[in-house]
Amino acid sequence: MTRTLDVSGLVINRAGLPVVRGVSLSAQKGQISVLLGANGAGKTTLLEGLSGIIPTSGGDIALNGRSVTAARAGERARAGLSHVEQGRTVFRQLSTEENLLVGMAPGADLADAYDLFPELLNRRGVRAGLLSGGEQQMLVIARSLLTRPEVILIDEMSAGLAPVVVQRLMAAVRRLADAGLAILLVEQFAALALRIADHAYVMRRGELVHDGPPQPLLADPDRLHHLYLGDVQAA
Ligand SMILES: Nc1ncnc2c1ncn2[C@@H]1O[C@H](COP(=O)(O)OP(=O)(O)OP(=O)(O)O)[C@@H](O)[C@H]1O
Repeated sequence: MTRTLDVSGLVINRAGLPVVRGVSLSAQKGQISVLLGANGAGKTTLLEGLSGIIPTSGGDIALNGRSVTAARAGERARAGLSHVEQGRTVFRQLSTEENLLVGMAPGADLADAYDLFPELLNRRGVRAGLLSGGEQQMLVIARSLLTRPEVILIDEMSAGLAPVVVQRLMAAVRRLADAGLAILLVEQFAALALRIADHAYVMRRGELVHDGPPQPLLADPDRLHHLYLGDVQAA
């Protein structure tokens, strides 16, 4: 079976230093792959390299079996790759609905956004800058959906949000996967993310140190902790 997103041996340098060092991973239709790791492990850099925001120095990125490594960000987006960046980047002066309409793909249906997040319906006329953090996060995920992607890369959607809101977002992301999207989710709330995930990766210092099912990590927090930090004495 062709994986929707297939990454092999990816290398990304930042300020001349290798920050992503030979990472191979995939995201499959109907599945959530969670990418965990300590601060500075290289997760955000990896997502930025995948969507084409920053250049990569080695390896290959394929979408539905076709290499997009040489393609620019816009071309990757048109090929079905959407990136929900860290920081909830809404157009603050535009209304919620105007934010959804910006960049909507031909054939996309606004109703799908409100179906995923009915919370946004009552807020459709409100300036996005006035929405709560949770509502803004819903808005950027819904906006991504309206580009009609096949893969969504989601970076730290839970940062700074109340647990009840995080659970709401997690449920929505699960729903997107169940509807057939491939999701690669970078997350600090490891336990919550592992509970909705189909596959788990852990990254440490630019390399993957776990590639497998989420259950063993959920069942053994010490192991997860060790994967994050490595052998501290040997470091
Ligand atoms: N623009 C940049 N220029 C130089 N180095 C950078 C830049 N952005 C990130 N780095 C470095 O790359 C490494 C990986 O950072 P990155 O933000 O990808 O990690 P992360 O796993 O996403 O961490 P966090 O959870 O803190 O966001 C860090 O050492 C960081 O200092």
